[in-house]
Amino acid sequence: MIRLEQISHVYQLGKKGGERTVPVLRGINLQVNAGEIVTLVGRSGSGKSTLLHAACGFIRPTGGRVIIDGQDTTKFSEGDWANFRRSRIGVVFQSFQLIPSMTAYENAELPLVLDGVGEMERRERTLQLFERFGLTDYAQHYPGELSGGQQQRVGIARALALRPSIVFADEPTGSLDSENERQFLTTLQQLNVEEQITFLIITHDEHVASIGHRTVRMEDGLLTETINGRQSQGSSAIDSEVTV
Ligand SMILES: Nc1ncnc2c1ncn2[C@@H]1O[C@H](COP(=O)(O)OP(=O)(O)OP(=O)(O)O)[C@@H](O)[C@H]1O
Repeated sequence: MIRLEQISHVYQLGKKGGERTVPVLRGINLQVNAGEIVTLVGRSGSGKSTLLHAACGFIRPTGGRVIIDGQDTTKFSEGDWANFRRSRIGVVFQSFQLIPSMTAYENAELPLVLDGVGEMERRERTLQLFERFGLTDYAQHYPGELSGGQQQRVGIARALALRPSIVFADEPTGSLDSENERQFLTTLQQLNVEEQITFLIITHDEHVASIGHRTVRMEDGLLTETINGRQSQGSSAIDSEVTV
């Protein structure tokens, strides 16, 4: 479960980091229950990525607390965050962020290498993910030799390699055509139902937003909520709360 409590964030601009301040988040409260898919929408510049980055520890919010699976991350060092992310969080980006000089297989396997997983197990897990995502024939291709949809699937295979219980995704279908988007959303819903993975997904696309059990909208640094009417496997959407 992800619990964001009174999250605020102010960026400091200027050479010395303080010549101008940009307040972006103004006391956000959001709970995402285990096994839920929550989609986050809002106009460009409203602070969605900033909130996601705070939730997964890429930035330290100016105020508030991020509590994940009962652990208050407020006092985490960067090293603590990195270990914590490795053990339970996967992140998927719009731009895929694959390493161009590594094959699809090497890209997806990388988190396992960094985590010290043995070669046999790395191979088994990576090939299983490639089979699941229809990538088996493309394992030895470099990112530049793959379509956008294939690259996105390598990105999600990499995000899932360490078997996270939570996946954060920032515009995951932004670079996909409608067929690849449809396939990606089906996979995501399967992972949610079969493996109870919790998702928090930023999107501009109404279709993507509609796969969430709930959609929250960011406006002026605060959230409003819509219930989409699908119940999650994990727990009732009614248990979840957004305070505006
Ligand atoms: N590193 C930064 N330093 C200063 N200001 C920033 C920084 N990152 C983002 N901002 C500003 O914070 C505001 C929110 O940005 P953010 O990327 O969170 O919005 P968003 O809702 O994700 O936008 P989009 O939908 O266009 O991706 C914007 O005004 C942006 O210019």
